[in-house]
Amino acid sequence: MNHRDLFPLHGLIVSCQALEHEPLHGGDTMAKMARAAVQSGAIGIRTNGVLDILLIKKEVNVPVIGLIKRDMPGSSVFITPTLDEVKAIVLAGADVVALDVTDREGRLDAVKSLITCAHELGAAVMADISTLEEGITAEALGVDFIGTTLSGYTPYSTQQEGPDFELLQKLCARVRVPVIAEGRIWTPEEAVKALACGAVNVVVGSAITRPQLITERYVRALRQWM
Ligand SMILES: CC(=O)N[C@H](C=O)[C@@H](O)[C@H](O)[C@H](O)COP(=O)(O)O
Repeated sequence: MNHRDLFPLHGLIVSCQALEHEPLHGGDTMAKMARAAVQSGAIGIRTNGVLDILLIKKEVNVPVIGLIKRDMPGSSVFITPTLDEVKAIVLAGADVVALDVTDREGRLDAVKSLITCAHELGAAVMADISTLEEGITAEALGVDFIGTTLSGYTPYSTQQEGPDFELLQKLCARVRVPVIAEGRIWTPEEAVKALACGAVNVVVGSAITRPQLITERYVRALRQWM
């Protein structure tokens, strides 16, 4: 199967992630989140860490995008930075490896070998980028999907509260690699707008799987009336 056919067109991918400091971290919570998402029609899951990848692969029968978030000494790169993580993600059963393909610290040469490694191990690669230029570079590097994941999370990318539709639109018009919309999508209307911009699929995380952030939005809204 061509990697690009992994996900049915225009479907929802749910990101099920809870970092160590988050209340839902640990146990099989993310696997249950994934089951709930798939039960309701999600066509893929995105998740962080070997354990959650393993448990989610056991729990659901849809492709999984795996990543490992890691702080690097002296570096701001945090999504799957080294070969060890790529290997661990594929070994745990992920179908797609999500990689940081931002242009920070001139590490694109290193990224090239991460992509080659994932492909040799039989996995697809999703490039998490933050600008149009990074998307164009990612395409040249031979990735299978490009995600707008990191827009707003590098100091030089557009900083905004909502999804970066402008980047999405420009990227979809410019590259041939399928573009996945990801980052700060909170409503079904925004998800539909992402498809209208040309995205092949939409990743929604916090709005579905981070109850502390969902609660915070309600509390903030109600406070205005207190
Ligand atoms: C920037 C970063 O670390 N993004 C992470 C990437 O995997 C996740 O924390 C996000 O939840 C995911 O991208 C989905 O986005 P949102 O939760 O906004 O729907």
